[in-house]
Amino acid sequence: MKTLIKNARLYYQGQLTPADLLIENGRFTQIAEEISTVGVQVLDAKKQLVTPGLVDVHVHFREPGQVHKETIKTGTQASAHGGFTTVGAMPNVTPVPDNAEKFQKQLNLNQKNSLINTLQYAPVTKGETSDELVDIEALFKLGAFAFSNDGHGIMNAQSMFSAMERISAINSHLAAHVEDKNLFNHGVINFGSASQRLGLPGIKQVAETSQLARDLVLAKETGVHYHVCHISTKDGVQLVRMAKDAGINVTCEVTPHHLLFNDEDILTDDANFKMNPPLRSQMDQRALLDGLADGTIDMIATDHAPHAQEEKNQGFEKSAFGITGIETSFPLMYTRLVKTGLISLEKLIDLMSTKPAQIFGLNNAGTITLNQKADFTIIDLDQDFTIAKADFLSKGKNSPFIGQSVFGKVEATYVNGKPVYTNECEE
Ligand SMILES: NC(=O)N[C@@H](CC(=O)O)C(=O)O
Ligand SMILES: [Zn+2]
Ligand SMILES: [Zn+2]
Repeated sequence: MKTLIKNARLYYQGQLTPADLLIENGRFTQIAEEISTVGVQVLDAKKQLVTPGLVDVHVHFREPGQVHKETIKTGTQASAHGGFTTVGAMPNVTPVPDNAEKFQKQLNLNQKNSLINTLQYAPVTKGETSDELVDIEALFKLGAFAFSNDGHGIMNAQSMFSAMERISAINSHLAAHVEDKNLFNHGVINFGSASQRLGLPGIKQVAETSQLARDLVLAKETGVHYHVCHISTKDGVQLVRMAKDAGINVTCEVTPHHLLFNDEDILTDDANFKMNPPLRSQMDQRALLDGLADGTIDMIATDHAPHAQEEKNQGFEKSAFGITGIETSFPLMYTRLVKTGLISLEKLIDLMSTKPAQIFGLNNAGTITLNQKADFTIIDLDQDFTIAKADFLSKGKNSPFIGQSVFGKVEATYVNGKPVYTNECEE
């Protein structure tokens, strides 16, 4: 089957350029300013943006174990709706896929139920909470995309050090949730004026930065590719900047919510603003934006963390940590960062597709390339809309962005040359 995409505003080789694209058997077989062929299905892109499918290296689907929050099916439908064609799924599901048998089962589940490319993280330690390492080499051989104890982290320095040595030896990646449980203090919100104002227990910044400092030293020693999940503090960004300058193999991601909110935006006891790490101060938010602009921060990742309504409507002290994000990330980033002139559209696509693919070694993602898999997204940048619960395909409706007006509507998402989302049936 052949599909011809006419009149694209294509992101190609780092630039935006008018182009037509021919797709045959799921791959791009021709990319040129003008292609005319007969007997093909034609799709008019109407000069809208055609970008390599977006890549999010940090999502939580809840299957198996907590399918009332999200399933692989609803999670990947939501991803396609958000313009994503490749995601990295964290292993904090139940059971944690921490041995070969469970990991293989998880891969089979993903394979069976995913609408898009779901890559699977393996945990670093058994159950994600123990100090005992998983069989890193075996899980890597089965197809682990990278290793992470996200949701918990790794408190024991010896476990972290050994994990880094072994992950480095197989040239894989370690993505770290950095939050020292011993400094966490039962906090539910950033420690500072907002925690005082709302009378809530605060999470100090040193919970993140002290563990990050430890890890950077260990990463230097082992040479591992060490990736920082959802960085949230000014000092954290500065530590990563210094580590990069020192030649340490470190990368990091930031979430849309940490870029767009700070703890002064939390006006009431609304747990749709509750997540790990917490929204920090205005000073931290500014440092994250600076880090994004100067390249210290390598990519945007959503940390899509769906929860059921009743798990999020209990106020800060009792509700679960985490918010959804996969369906709102591109429009929010486009509206608040590109339309305001903070970064270019090219840079945004780089941060949301090319860089994450490159850094995690995904050869089939992140660019539109001749003879490569046709994973791409068509986005109407001029179309504005209001973020609404009813439009989410995710089971999770726990977003602090509901009601915000944004530009950049995903028109269609394609994987292997086939549509996995189109907005045709909407409205
Ligand atoms: N971010 C969160 O607040 N929650 C995540 C776990 C995590 O990313 O640490 C979740 O799984 O719900
Ligand atoms: Zn985390
Ligand atoms: Zn997470």
